[in-house]
Amino acid sequence: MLELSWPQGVTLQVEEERAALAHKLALQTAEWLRAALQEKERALLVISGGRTPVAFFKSLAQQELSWSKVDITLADERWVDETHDDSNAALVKEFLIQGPAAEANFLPLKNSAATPEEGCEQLEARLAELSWPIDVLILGMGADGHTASLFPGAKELAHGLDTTDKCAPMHPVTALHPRMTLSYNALAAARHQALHITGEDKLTTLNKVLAKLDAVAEMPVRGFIRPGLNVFWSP
Ligand SMILES: O=C(O)[C@H](O)[C@@H](O)[C@H](O)[C@H](O)COP(=O)(O)O
Repeated sequence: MLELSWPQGVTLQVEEERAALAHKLALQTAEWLRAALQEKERALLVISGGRTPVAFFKSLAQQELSWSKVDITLADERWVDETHDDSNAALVKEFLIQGPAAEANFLPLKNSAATPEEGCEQLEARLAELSWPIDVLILGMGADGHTASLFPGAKELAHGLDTTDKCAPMHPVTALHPRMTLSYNALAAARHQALHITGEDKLTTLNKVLAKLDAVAEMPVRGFIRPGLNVFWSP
């Protein structure tokens, strides 16, 4: 049941079926990208990894738009090779950079450096070539209130929330693998922002998030619960 105390200016879209929700989010994302391309030569789409977005990626890949003018990157990445099952880049290539969307330019966050700390400078230079601010940002959320790889309890969280750099290394204590995340400031400046979540457990998390919106370091997703956010949820 939806029993949320809903902040003003945050919209909630609910679908009974996860596939229908993913499709709705894909249609909305395509519309936002088309609108961005009316104003800019290139549009910037930032997506999340994890398990939730697969159906969304499949549906978005089929949308007709000028994909050759779209740059895509990730909100965060696990610092593993693309051959690893946990690689978000591999997931994006398998499910999103397909069909019409194969024309898009995808910039992975992971590079050949051994650690995210060592890879940061090179990545920052690659990211600087993109057309900021982000036009469309699709976030996920974990049970601990992390979003992107802004993890509660990570020693680098304060830096990730504060830096004006585009990327930040992160060593979560509650999840596997060192990570690279886009910084809060880079993400939060996105023109259109959506939070894509499914399942009753994530609704329970969202209730905790909404109950104490000022405690961002405890649950970093709180930093995104602001007017203009579009929450997409299905059971
Ligand atoms: O790489 C990642 O882990 C993410 O981008 C992360 O922020 C994700 O969105 C949440 O952890 C939800 O993950 P699920 O969709 O797997 O629940």
